[in-house]
Amino acid sequence: MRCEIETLSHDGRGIARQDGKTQFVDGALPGETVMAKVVSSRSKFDELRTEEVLDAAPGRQTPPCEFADLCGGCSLQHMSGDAQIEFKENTLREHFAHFGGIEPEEWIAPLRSEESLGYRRKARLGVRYVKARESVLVGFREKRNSFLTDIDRCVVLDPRIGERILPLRNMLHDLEAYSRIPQVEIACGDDVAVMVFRNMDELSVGDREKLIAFGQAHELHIYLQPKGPDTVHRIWPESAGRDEERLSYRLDEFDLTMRFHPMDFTQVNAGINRAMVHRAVEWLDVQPGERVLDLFCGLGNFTLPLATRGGQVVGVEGDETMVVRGRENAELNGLDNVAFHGADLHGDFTGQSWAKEGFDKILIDPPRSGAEEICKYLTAFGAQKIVYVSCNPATLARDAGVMVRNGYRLVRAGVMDMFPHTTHVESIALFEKDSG
Ligand SMILES: C[S@@+](CC[C@H](N)C(=O)[O-])C[C@H]1O[C@@H](n2cnc3c(N)ncnc32)[C@H](O)[C@@H]1O
Ligand code: SF4
Repeated sequence: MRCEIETLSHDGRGIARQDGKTQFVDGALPGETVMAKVVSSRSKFDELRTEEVLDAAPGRQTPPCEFADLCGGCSLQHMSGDAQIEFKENTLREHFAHFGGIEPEEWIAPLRSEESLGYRRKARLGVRYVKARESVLVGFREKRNSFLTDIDRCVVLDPRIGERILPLRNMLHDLEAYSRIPQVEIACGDDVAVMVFRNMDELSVGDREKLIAFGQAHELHIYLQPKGPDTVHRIWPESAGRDEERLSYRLDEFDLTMRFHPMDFTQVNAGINRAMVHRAVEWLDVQPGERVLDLFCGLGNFTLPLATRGGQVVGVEGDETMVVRGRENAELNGLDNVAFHGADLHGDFTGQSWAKEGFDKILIDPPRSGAEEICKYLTAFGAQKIVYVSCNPATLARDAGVMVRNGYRLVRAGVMDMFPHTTHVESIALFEKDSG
């Protein structure tokens, strides 16, 4: 069927209309005329897949990945980098208007890196044995279904992992335990790339040797995670007793080394993370003697850079292992003007000692659900400037509305291309206390 694409949905599909019914067309861009096939039909809308582009939009490009049509890991590969950024900026703008009823005083240029491939340092890869093909698949689900895509490399993953998908599949196919591995977690630091094989408690000697040989051959560190407990242990390189060697990334501008464990939360894109931390620290402009709060601080990704600017910095985080990690990182980097506290920031934390004092500057980087409740309390801290880092424009916009109603101005905002080729929108916003 012929479709004239009018606009783009927030999940990156072209939107067309036929006889009053909305059509979501995968792989089509606004302004394009495409031939598309219906893949599902509902009473209010149809879902279609582009089969042929009759009239291409200027923002179209040939996907850098040969599996992009099928694989659900990326949905914007057919858009140029500029078109992707424009889509993300429009998404943020529409969310601010729709959920928050606000607009920033200034839109700032997006944070981008020149290289949009090979960026992804954290991922969970699915593993499935497909009997009919006598093959083990490793990767991401297909678009809009639960089958794994048949890929042999992945160009958005860090190449230390992305270029090893085929050998990984072959190795897994060779294991006695191939049917028991539902997932492989990957985590990359600056110097070391790790694969964590989950669900691997009763491993035969032969399988263990194969995993080790794979790690050796591909310069990967190999960890196992048994079913149940949330701990991992390294089998390659063999560790002498305690696992002393951790993954790490550098924040050179601040002369910091951040250490982490393979299962810890870390920002996926090292280059954009460095630029994002730079921007947040610059915007908050911490002065000696000021009190600074970093909410949802994780392992201290913003806390420690902020602490290098002087002042007293308090990091608060819900996951106790991350609180420990934050303290370890502060010690490792010789910073003694930082304190880390554990707290459920979606619950009532007002009774905690750290919450009883005021703060001059606040950084907040919540999970997708945002921080609506906390934003109501934030005003009580009396901060002059608040930087909000967000992975979900809908909750950022909603929370920004709360801040604006509570006496803050949304001074500036913009997107950061943390996840090129996907529809994930990472944003940063600066709020300042309204002095008027
Ligand atoms: C988007 S991450 C940001 C981490 C850190 N700022 C960074 O840049 O690496 C969100 C963090 O919020 C924490 N978190 C999630 N829910 C929480 C809650 N209810 N209370 C406190 N922390 C929470 C997670 O453990 C995670 O570390
Ligand atoms: S996730 Fe990897 S394999 Fe899937 S479309 Fe993106 S680049 Fe290709």
